Amino acid sequence: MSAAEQPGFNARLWRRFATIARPYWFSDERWRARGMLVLLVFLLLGQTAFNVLFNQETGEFTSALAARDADRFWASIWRYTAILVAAVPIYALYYYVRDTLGLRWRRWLTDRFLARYFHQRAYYRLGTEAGIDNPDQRISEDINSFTQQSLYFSMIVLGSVLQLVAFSAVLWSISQGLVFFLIGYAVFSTVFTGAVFGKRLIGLNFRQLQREADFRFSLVRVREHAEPIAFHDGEAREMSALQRIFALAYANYQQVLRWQFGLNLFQYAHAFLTIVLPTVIIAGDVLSGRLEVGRAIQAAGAFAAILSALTVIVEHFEGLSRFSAGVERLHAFSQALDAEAGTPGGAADDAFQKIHTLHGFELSLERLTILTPGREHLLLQEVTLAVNPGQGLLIVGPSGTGKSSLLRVIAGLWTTGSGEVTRPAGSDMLFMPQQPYLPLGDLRCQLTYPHTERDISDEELLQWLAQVNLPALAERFGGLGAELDWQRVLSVGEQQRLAFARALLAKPRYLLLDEATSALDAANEELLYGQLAGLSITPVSISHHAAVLKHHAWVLELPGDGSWTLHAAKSYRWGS
Ligand SMILES: Nc1ncnc2c1ncn2[C@@H]1O[C@H](COP(=O)(O)OP(=O)(O)OP(=O)(O)O)[C@@H](O)[C@H]1O
Repeated sequence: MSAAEQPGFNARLWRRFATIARPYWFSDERWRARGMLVLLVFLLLGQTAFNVLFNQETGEFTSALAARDADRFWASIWRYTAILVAAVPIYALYYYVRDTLGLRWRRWLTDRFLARYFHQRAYYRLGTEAGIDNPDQRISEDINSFTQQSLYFSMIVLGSVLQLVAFSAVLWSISQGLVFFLIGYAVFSTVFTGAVFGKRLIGLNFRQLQREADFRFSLVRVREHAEPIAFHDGEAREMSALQRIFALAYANYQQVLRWQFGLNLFQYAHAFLTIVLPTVIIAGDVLSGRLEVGRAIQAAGAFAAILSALTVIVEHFEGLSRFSAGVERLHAFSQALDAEAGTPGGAADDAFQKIHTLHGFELSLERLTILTPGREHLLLQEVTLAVNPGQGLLIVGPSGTGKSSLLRVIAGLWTTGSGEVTRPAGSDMLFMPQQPYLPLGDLRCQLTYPHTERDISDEELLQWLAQVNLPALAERFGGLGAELDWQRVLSVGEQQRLAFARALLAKPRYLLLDEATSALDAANEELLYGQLAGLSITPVSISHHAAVLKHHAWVLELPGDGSWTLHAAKSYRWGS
């Protein structure tokens, strides 16, 4: 748990809540949102009014029964029925409006968080730099519970105030002593709950959310890496790792349960005393005949209503503590996203010198020095070179010397270091990693990603597949519209060829290949590389295959100590 995420039930929490909640009510959806909120308040008023009427009639027919007065009893029952017919739709509509508003709010907030998550590649940097665990859970579950619970608790608080006002008059008219007792009792219960259970339960719930998310994430990892795990016979190790992570969630939840047990002891004692206390206090008046039995019932109802209004925090403490934990998580996430947005190279880069990226027609590097994101290691020092169109560059060197890092810098993913990168903008430059990314979707989408909206004929797509030696792929899987888990059903070599077809179709001026043909046999690799020149695509490759040398004009050699050497490919002796 980071310092920014320390939970607590205090003014800071309310400020954080307001920061997240406020923008929706001033957004372009504000009028609809405010309209629904006003409707909700009216429905709540209606509910409270009906609660008072129900309470009145319950007292009335009880008194009629006690007085053995049949006419009075049936008149009261008819009134009760009429109230019921009017009240039921109001109650049902209240929940419908509340949850619809919650859902709309969730959609708005989710869109907003998603936009910020993808802005300036915050999703890429957040994991490593900002110490934000499980952003997926924060976007899916934390936002959902935030919007639903905000409305739920706001309405509960408002309902409590209305209830307080509505029933205070009733109770005051029956017994003033009862009112004074009630206030003292409510104050005691709230202070006691806050002091004893407050901070502890919020902290525990905060940790619980984190641990549940860790557990789910670990399960997703197993699903995603099922095959390598199976090859390693890694089941026992995976299972014990999962059990260990679950044990943390379990142990924390045990503590939550222990504290909830204490809270429940208090809450139930509180609830049962609420039934009997008012009757005990006014029993004297009823027994001496000063008060009708029905009035005593009415007083008990009013007492319970006011007490639940006054002790709203006590009653909903468990839910409130979970809600507070969610607010803290969402706020920390929001802050991290803001920090990323304010510093294009990532929050951690802010105070340091950075690599600058300029857009130009050609790719060139000017006194480029690269450090790892945490600035622990110097990978490359003062590289200056230009990659002219048609004169591909091959980057070679032992493992871990910074070859992929150089591509990350050219792509703008890393900015730690100094110097300048000039590169073509947008789709004139394309990157191909060793493990291709195959998004969810059909085969057409694999070929056109990320510009899947482009209108390209099936014939053309099939032709590109044929160009990369996958002529029967579409037919084999049921056509270009087939949706499969492509990562699973295709061999790595087929995936690399499919990704290559995507690159050929996009026709960038520069194609950056990070061992993108590593899984291919020599003939297929030659077939793919051989097509680049004809399409005027200049490759910048990282490869350990000597055969690709002839498709490049220059070789950049990185020995691993930060130095570099540029050789003409023609005179370069591989492995010397
Ligand atoms: N996010 C990161 N944070 C810190 N260090 C990193 C990070 N990513 C990579 N490195 C380190 O930077 C160095 C260069 O990594 P890079 O991936 O560029 O190597 P490479 O030359 O492409 O290696 P290979 O041929 O094995 O793919 C490595 O020592 C690596 O551990």
